[in-house]
Amino acid sequence: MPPFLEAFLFNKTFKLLASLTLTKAELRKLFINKRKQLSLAEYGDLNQKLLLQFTQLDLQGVHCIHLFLPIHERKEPDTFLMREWLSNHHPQITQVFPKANFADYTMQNFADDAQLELATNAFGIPEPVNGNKIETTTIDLILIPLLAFDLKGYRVGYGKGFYDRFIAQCRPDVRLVGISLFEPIEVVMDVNEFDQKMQQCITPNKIYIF
Ligand SMILES: Nc1nc2c(c(=O)[nH]1)N(C=O)[C@@H](CNc1ccc(C(=O)N[C@@H](CCC(=O)O)C(=O)O)cc1)CN2
Ligand SMILES: Nc1ncnc2c1ncn2[C@@H]1O[C@H](COP(=O)(O)OP(=O)(O)OP(=O)(O)O)[C@@H](O)[C@H]1O
Repeated sequence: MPPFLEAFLFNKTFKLLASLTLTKAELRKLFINKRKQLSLAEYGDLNQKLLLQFTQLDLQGVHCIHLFLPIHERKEPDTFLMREWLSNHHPQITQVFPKANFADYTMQNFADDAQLELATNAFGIPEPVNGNKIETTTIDLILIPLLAFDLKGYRVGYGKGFYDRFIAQCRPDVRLVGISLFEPIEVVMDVNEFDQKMQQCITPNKIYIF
């Protein structure tokens, strides 16, 4: 099939499916595919737009921000751009990066300071291997990786519950801000008792407030 026809059909099918009520598992597949379909130029363009939206986020009262570092092969939002922007424009804000433990699906968190050493793990995630650990209760805002999200502020991740568990350990007033290359779907069907709604979600077009 010619590539333009394949892309056309993919887009048509995607729009149709995304307008239905799907489960997290179905949404995961759909959005992983949608990322794969992005050309490197489109991915780069979306990342620039995400950065621009991120710069509009109200950071008043935020002293400590938690952000994941991107798996480039999976075309995750390039949070290295936000790290750079934050360190230039808000050097007083402490940035914190997670290190995932796949044995129990928990995360430890490390400050972005002179002692921080990063290395790419087996899943392609740039992660701290050395540095200063940060207590979860010092974190004011968490930037959350998403595969998909809905208009109410519910999210779909890779499905291991890393963020659900992590958020449960944070202060109850911690701000949850998603970051997504794509726009929201109507509704995530199978929301469970561990799912916490985000307050905001950044996309290349706008910041959603829930
Ligand atoms: N950049 C980034 N860092 C992050 C996350 C993320 O989504 N993005 N996480 C957000 O939670 C945690 C890591 N979560 C992950 C969950 C699954 C897989 C993964 O590759 N899963 C395989 C299946 C592996 C298995 O079953 O053992 C797969 O999807 O093919 C990777 C990371 C913590 N750090
Ligand atoms: N606080 C918790 N304690 C124990 N298990 C949890 C907790 N939070 C979530 N889980 C489990 O983790 C899994 C998360 O699956 P879910 O489909 O909600 O993933 P997700 O929203 O894509 O999550 P994430 O992005 O956090 O990986 C579920 O099996 C859930 O029961």
